[in-house]
Amino acid sequence: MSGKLINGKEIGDLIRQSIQLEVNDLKEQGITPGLAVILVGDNPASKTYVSNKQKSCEQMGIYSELIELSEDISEETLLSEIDKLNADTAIDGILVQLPLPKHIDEQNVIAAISPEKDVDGFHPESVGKMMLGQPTYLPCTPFGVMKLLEYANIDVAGKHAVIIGRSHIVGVPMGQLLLQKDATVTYCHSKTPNLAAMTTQADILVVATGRAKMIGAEHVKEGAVVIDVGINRDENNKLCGDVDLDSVIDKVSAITPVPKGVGPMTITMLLFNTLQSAKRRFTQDK
Ligand SMILES: Nc1nc2c(c(=O)[nH]1)N[C@@H](CN(C=O)c1ccc(C(=O)N[C@@H](CCC(=O)O)C(=O)O)cc1)CN2
Repeated sequence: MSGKLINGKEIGDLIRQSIQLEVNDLKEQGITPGLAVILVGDNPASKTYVSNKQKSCEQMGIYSELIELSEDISEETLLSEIDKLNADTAIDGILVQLPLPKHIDEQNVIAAISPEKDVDGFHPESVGKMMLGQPTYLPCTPFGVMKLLEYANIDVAGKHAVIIGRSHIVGVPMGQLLLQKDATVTYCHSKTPNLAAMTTQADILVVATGRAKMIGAEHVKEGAVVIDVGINRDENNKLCGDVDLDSVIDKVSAITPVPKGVGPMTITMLLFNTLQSAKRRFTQDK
């Protein structure tokens, strides 16, 4: 039997409808949420993601500002742009599109964003709070995956979740969020020997390797839920994930496709975080 496809586009649209209602409410009270996106250089994929973020803001009536900087900009100039946005009262959320050119220290840049406007959830203060289970902005992709699981009625408590990948923006926080929902979590990565021996134990397998179609039927347990975070191009330049969907579809109980799986949720949760930040204006004004 074929596994169910978890449609991130549909689930994202549902969540966006409730965000829209809250944005409308805020606007009636004189507050327009604002997001600033900084794009350094001209990486084509980054340009597409940034343009999609802007379009999504526009559709919702969220104010958005794009700061485009050249590839050879100094770290100092980038930091001063962030300072300006930190002080700008029309801006609730600041996001620096990653990856950054190699001569810029990503961690310095992220740390310069005011934690109150860190709608990407990458600032050390946000990460620390997430680890402690305290309220904070959650990183959009793992947050989106948790929402997908919730909307698809997949209970993670007591399940064995195996995560392939240990990036700060996906793998590591993903494990933490699953742990907080009582999953038993195992991390795998490029140095894990005998990957299939680990992944075939997974009730929930989250794949974030950045390698096209790396995971096949031999890596998954019968009836597993597979979450594919990868976005790659195959030999025909078609979008594909880190999982070979055709190879695993008859073995899994549910899987996120690429496109229209995890990807659309990343921007949905960014809108959600920006809305949460805009709501702070009430408490600040009092
Ligand atoms: N500052 C950040 N940089 C990056 C993040 C991030 O969360 N914050 N994540 C990724 C890229 N990303 C958002 O920035 C992102 C990736 C993919 C999608 C998406 O909707 N994908 C679609 C396919 C889109 C396509 O045609 O290429 C899908 O999967 O259906 C949205 C956002 C790295 N950088």
